[in-house]
Amino acid sequence: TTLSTTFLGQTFASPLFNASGVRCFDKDELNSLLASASGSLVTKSCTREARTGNPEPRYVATPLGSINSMGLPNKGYGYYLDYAKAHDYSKKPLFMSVAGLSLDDNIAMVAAIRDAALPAIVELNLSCPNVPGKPQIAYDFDAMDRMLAAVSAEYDRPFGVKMPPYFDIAHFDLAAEVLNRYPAVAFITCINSVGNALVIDIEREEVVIKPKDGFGGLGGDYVLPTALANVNAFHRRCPEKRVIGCGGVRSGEHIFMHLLAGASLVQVGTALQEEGPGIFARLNAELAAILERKGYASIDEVRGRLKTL
Ligand SMILES: O=C(O)c1[nH]c(=O)[nH]c(=O)c1I
Repeated sequence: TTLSTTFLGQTFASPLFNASGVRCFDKDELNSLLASASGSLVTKSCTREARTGNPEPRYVATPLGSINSMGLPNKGYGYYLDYAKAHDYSKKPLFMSVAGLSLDDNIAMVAAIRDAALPAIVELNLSCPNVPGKPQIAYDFDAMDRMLAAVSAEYDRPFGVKMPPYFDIAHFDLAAEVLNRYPAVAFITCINSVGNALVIDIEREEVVIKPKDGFGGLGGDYVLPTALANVNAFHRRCPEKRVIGCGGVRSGEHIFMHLLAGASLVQVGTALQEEGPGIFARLNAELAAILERKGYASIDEVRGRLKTL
């Protein structure tokens, strides 16, 4: 059996890589992902200028996952573009996550990435839930439409979008209708954290993160079924596009679920944060064992095979 697959014309030895934001803030973290058994790596969502982000504590792990309100801390897009320029693409593909604070910022950043003419793949983050005062774009369908019209006009290459979870069939329909207007949107990464959850410590009778009165994005076991639903909803509605699964992955079985639901590649967030880059060797082995046991020769054969009753 093989874990290798091709995606946007590039070869991935494994379908697994980090979720943007997790262990990808600077070149040391990115190089530890490069040295891992991941099939790829994605940079921390970047803005035009560097940001320190929200006050700490801003990430906390819980028995069932994690809560975060990082506030988009990053080195600024120039730093990640320099990393992308220096990257050896024969080792593994690289994604750049872009999360401008305005449409103009996204245009400026993707223009610079375009001009660098690199094999790097852009993942446009439409779903950051933690910048105070900035409602996330993907919950405003008109704003998302305007953003995609502007970015696809400027960035003359295939790119992807990082989407938040939706919870209503009508919203799956509306979001897919917008995305399907843009053939340049070649992939959809589902899901970002489940926004604005609240974790409470009863001993202290307190919230656990400082920003936003303790409200933050949820990851981990809590979100797996919602992630699978979003992967499958967009897989069904956007047959011309690929889907990258993200959310709740901690084992080979979870990856297999995402593949059945329609994912082409699979990102790991909370579990990577907690276990470290060594997780990719474990997950590759667990996934390969499942494929062997079930008689699949490649992960491509699994994609979208989920049966309904
Ligand atoms: O708070 C963050 O930095 C953050 N946190 C998330 O959970 N998702 C995001 O897209 C972002 I940009």
